Amino acid sequence: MLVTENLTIRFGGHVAVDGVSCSFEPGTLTAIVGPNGAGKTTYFNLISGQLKASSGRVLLGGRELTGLPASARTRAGLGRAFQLTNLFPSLSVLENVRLAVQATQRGAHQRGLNLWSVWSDHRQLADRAAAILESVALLGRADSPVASLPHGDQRKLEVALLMALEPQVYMFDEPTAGMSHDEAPVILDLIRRLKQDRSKTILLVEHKMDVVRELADRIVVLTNGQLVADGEPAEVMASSVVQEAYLGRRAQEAA
Ligand SMILES: Nc1ncnc2c1ncn2[C@@H]1O[C@H](COP(=O)(O)OP(=O)(O)OP(=O)(O)O)[C@@H](O)[C@H]1O
Repeated sequence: MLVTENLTIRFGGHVAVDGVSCSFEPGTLTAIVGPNGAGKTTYFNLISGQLKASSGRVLLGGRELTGLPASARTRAGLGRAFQLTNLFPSLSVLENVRLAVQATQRGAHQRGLNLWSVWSDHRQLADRAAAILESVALLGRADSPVASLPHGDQRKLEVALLMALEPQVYMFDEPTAGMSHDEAPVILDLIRRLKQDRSKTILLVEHKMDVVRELADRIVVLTNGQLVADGEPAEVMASSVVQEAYLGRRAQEAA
């Protein structure tokens, strides 16, 4: 279980995330929605450790993560899509995913320099990386340098790297932003499949209400940094606070 307790951050006088207490359970995809500037991405940054909270706590499986840097939170099981700046741009797509798979394997180096085990480890890692690339429809780009990928393929690669780390919690921030109509379904299908693994916790910041309606088991609404609604999608979408704060405007856009 991922828990935030009274999570708060101030930028000068502005409280961007204001005392948000929320629990996220395995087997549930929670969509975090709200108007522009509501604090959704900042809330994500506080959970994943990209920003340091002014006050409040973040816990995963009872373990306090609040003071830890982002890298330690990743090791603890929090998976957030990589920024492509974290990659090796001149290495191929396959090599980048292979390195991410390798990062999750422990102890291989302790088995000593046995050429057979080095070769077979390398082979297994490459096979696993190729399987992940296939699931995000990127296998055809396996040998391309990352720097040469078009935007949609970069987004798919971000998801592939996330999957390679096999996190406990998947955090997606507008995963299909900037993707074409042809590309977005690949990512949405992948999230749908991740959902079938009931041991995983999935958080999704998403503006597209059709995507939210289809994928979310639960919706949390932020407005002005505060949690203003939380519950089952039908119930939350029907609530007056959401209609006024958010959906009124968006419903017209979606119509
Ligand atoms: N590093 C920062 N310094 C100062 N203000 C910030 C910083 N990061 C975010 N903010 C402010 O915090 C508020 C919340 O921003 P945030 O990006 O989290 O909103 P959001 O809900 O993700 O918006 P959007 O849907 O447009 O992405 C905004 O008013 C933003 O200007």
